[in-house]
Amino acid sequence: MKPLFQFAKKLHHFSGKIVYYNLLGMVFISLLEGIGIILLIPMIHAAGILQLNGSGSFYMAKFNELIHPIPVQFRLPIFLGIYIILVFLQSSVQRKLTIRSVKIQQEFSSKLRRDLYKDILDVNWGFLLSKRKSELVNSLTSDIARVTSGINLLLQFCSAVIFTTIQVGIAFMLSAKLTLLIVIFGMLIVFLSKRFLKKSRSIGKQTSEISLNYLSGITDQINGIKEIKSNHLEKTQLKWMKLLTQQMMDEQIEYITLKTSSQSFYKLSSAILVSFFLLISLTLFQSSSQELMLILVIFSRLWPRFTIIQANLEQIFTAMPAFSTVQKLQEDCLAAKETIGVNEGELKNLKIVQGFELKNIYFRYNTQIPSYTLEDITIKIPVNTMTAIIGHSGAGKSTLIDILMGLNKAEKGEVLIDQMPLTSQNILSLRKSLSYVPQDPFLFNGTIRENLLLVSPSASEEEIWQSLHFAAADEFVEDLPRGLDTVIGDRGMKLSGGERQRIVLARALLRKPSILVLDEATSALDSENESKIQEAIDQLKGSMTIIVIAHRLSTIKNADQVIVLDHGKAVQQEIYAKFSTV
Ligand SMILES: Nc1ncnc2c1ncn2[C@@H]1O[C@H](COP(=O)(O)OP(=O)(O)OP(=O)(O)O)[C@@H](O)[C@H]1O
Repeated sequence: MKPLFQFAKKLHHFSGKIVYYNLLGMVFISLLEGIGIILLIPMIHAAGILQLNGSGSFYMAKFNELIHPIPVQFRLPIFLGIYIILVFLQSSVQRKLTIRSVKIQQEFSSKLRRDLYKDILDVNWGFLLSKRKSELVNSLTSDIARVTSGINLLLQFCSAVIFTTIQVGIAFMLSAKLTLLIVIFGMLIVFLSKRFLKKSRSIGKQTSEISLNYLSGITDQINGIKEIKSNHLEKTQLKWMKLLTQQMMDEQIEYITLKTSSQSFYKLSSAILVSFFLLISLTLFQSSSQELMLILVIFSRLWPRFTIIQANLEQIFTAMPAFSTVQKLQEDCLAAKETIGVNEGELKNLKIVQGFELKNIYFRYNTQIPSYTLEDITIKIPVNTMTAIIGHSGAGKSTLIDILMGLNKAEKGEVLIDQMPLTSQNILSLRKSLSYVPQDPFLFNGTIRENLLLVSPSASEEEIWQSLHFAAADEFVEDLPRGLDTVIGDRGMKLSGGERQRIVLARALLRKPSILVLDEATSALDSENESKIQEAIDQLKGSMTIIVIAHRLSTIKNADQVIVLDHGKAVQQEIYAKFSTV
């Protein structure tokens, strides 16, 4: 229950008084409905169906006294008129409340999504490496949707409880004995239905697990669909899908079985309750017919609310694991926050005068394993020079770059920029001045222009073409039928590997960085385009600090220094002049 209360608290902070105004509105509607029900008796009396004799409770007697002066022939039209006004008032207030409540829910759910996404964006890289991507996607999609619907259910639950309490109050004024009897029955039913709530929660847990497995599995499969098709693995993959869909089906059936069982339980218990109630009130309490009728009317309207309350509770319990997951993720994200107290608005680009220095760096991904991925690395990268990092696959090149960018945190040793340590205070300024092109660059399903403007939204048309030219991408973009406005598909699938690399390079340059980091950014290029990019990089030399992970000799030969990594150790660091044998 704790995560649910935490979110209710958040709702309270976010919406403030409006939620309470809405609940007050519910009280008002319930009162109007109560008055409408009380009016039923004189209406029935005025229609000649029932005789009012003043017996029953004190309130019934008072009411009879009140309507006595009204001439009999006017009573029915007056009561019908009041009834219509009440219904009109009630429905118009209800309409307003519903709209307002949807607004609160929508705003709150948008805020929850934004907050969770921001929390995830703000965490350190180590935390992100330790999480499955599908776990985060699942929390941002399925779990957060369940939390939002849980909050809606909670509000509905509160409304139903208020409505029910007021109606029970009115019934109590009309007949304390009969109402008490019904409330005792009601409480008994709630107590007996506890097991349904417990089961709902365990089904909710299953839902979370299945949805996570489905999402992670299907993401992997769709990403690897080319391999699946070309290696004819469809059968094996379908087997996986069959197994999972079977689990989904079983879980849904289990949920519906539970829901229908609790509904049947309710129907049966309400039938028993009404029968007992009639029997006891007629034989034991000798209630008046009008009193009995009023109470029956109230409870026949109330009973569906009881069912709503029970169904709401079951659904809230089903959503509870999602509340716990999101709450836990938010707490973990906060604990793993990368920078604390940095004001985004005050962030300035980092002006590097001397350069980077890595001093006795030790790093490993898993501290349980004795060997280090990077061991005792000490290197210098002077400002506005070009450094090439080479080494066999798995030597630790990308890891080293991640340390430089402050993504990976060294276990021992330090990263210095102009002799100052890289801390959580200057890390964002560094990244603001840096353009990084990874091995597997990020392109989204939009136009080339949109993908370029992602890093520099205010770039002019001229700047865009300039950076495309630098990245040797201008010619192929010009040749596309829709030019810059060509949609490139998921992850740029409609472009060739080399075209994708050139677009991403153009994007990196559009940002006008003072540090350019290229992680095998030209590996997919043919020699013609590669040499064009080399020329461009040569032109950039001296105006920015360039760090490249390279395999090709052509890249290395233009570097001012080369760092050779071997099994996590920097075995060589030489200025190219001395490095002529590579
Ligand atoms: N997230 C991770 N968790 C655990 N180990 C990792 C992780 N990322 C990399 N490694 C391991 O660290 C070592 C260095 O990896 P890294 O990616 O830095 O190598 P690399 O030199 O860039 O290789 P490549 O040229 O193949 O890209 C490898 O043994 C790799 O298996």
